[in-house]
Amino acid sequence: MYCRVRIGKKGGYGLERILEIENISLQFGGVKALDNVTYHINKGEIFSLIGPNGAGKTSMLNCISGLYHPTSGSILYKGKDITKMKPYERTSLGIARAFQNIALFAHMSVLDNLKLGKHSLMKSGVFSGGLYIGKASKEEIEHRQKVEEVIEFLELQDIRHTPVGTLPYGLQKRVEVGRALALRPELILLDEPMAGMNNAEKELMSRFILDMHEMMDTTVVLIEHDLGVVMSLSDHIAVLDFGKRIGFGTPKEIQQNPDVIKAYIGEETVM
Ligand SMILES: Nc1ncnc2c1ncn2[C@@H]1O[C@H](COP(=O)(O)OP(=O)(O)OP(=O)(O)O)[C@@H](O)[C@H]1O
Repeated sequence: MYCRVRIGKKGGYGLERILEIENISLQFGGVKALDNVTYHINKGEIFSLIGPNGAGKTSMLNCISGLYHPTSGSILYKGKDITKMKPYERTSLGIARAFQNIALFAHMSVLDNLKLGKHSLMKSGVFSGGLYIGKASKEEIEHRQKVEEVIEFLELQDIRHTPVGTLPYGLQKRVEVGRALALRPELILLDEPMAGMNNAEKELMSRFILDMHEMMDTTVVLIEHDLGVVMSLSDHIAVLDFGKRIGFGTPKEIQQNPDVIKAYIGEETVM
């Protein structure tokens, strides 16, 4: 089974904050999807967002990636206020996201899907990008290199030319994670990357998550319903319930938190 390893981590691990969520609220008509939520994520850690269905987890990820703008509160990324930034601006700062509902082009190959992920980030603009000249060409070559590294890292070599839509669901999820990872983000947001997977597939994805964090130094934010996976992978966890933060701490602290235990009573789950 997967387990936490900390071999070769640089000194100072966990001291620097990469993301600060300050009093975030998000309202949809009468629904408070997020209600004054505050927590922070340290650079280099695996951080999980958990909570019952409808608790506000995906809404929170949408606020971090810029798809939603919070009604109030602020989000700081490496000390910079990104609350009002557009999604592509956040991507260019080093934040990438893999979606819960796979956001790939089904008829295109694994390779082409991974290559496309970068286009939101190309610094050189549409025209030079289209002509493949100068800076665009250099960026294209560099990104191709990163795509190849991701194909090797996520063990996608055998299916690189396969249309994504013909792949089993577990592999499609892996390609979706790869699309985000090919951007070489400092902060990767993974929305239920193991949903619908069997135990063997979950174990493999857990290893990839540990490796992307250990080998690529990526800070990982994970939404996951399997609490066994969450407890074994995470450095810190924030727990949401009805949009409110009801817990924030280490896996051990979360397991002992009476509010968290109460929120999960009635769910078929053992913490
Ligand atoms: N675009 C939207 N418009 C209206 N209501 C929304 C929207 N997005 C989310 N909500 C509402 O906000 C609340 C939180 O939803 P959210 O999807 O963030 O929860 P979640 O914790 O990710 O749930 P799940 O585990 O089921 O994916 C829910 O009541 C949901 O119906």
